[in-house]
Amino acid sequence: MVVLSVPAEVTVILLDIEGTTTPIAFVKDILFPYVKENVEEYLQAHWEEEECQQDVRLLRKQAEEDSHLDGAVPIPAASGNGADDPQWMIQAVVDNVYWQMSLDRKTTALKQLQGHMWRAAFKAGHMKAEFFEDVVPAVRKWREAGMKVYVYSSGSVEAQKLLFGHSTEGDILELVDGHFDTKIGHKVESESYQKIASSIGCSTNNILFLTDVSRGDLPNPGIGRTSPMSPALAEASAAEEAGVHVAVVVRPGNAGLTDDEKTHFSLITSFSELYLPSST
Ligand SMILES: CSCCC(=O)C(=O)COP(=O)(O)O
Ligand SMILES: [Mg+2]
Repeated sequence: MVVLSVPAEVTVILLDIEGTTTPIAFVKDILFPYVKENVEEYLQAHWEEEECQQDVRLLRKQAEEDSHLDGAVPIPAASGNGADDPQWMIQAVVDNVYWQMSLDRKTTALKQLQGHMWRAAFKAGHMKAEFFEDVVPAVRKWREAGMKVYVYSSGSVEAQKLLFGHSTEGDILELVDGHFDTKIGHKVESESYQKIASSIGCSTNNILFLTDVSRGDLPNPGIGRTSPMSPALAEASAAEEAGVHVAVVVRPGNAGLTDDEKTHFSLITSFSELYLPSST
């Protein structure tokens, strides 16, 4: 078995979700289709609720920021006098959500709405989040060895908690010391990792970030800056730029790596391949 020695200065393990703790297939074949299939019905049912209106306001703000992008789908401004036709507005939001999802955008606005939609499905027991089998035993071991374990995903903190709280392994939320999402900054921006370190109260070099690299993804993640790299590779590089240690997790279903990527990044195929000097 390959073993990757964790540097002695590391006290925090920061986990990506999709492609790292959880199969990409679960996200792409279960979570995302649920949103596409139910978004219109969800908006119809919850339109008058404050939470839903907040989601729509955030999506509209994002749509304004996106107006310069090719094929962007606008959400008309609300008149504020209650005279807007809700059906027309709902259709615009549905079209915008479909457009964003077709590009696998990681905007805070889209992720917030998705999280709210998944809540009902998880709480009703209609969905359970899949985790790779090595994840839970390894995280338990790391915590026993004194490591702190945090999650940093583009999925909203609420969605992250739903996944960890309703998993095929049971409720494993207690295994996580804290959660970060794009509200702290996007995953392709190195400042996000500095902010995470400050928020945890450690230095960036005390953190080991485990993430996937999925090259089949879009050339433009649509999240703040255009990157010629895949979104996840940009994540790994942004973390490195901030002084964070990075290991790329190679999982079934993840896209392949180039030779350059294989050479540049430390690779693991299972969390059990991480060797903690302190846990001997
Ligand atoms: C945690 S919610 C479901 C996954 C999701 O929406 C997503 O965008 C995952 O991105 P990640 O940063 O975990 O690769
Ligand atoms: Mg990922």
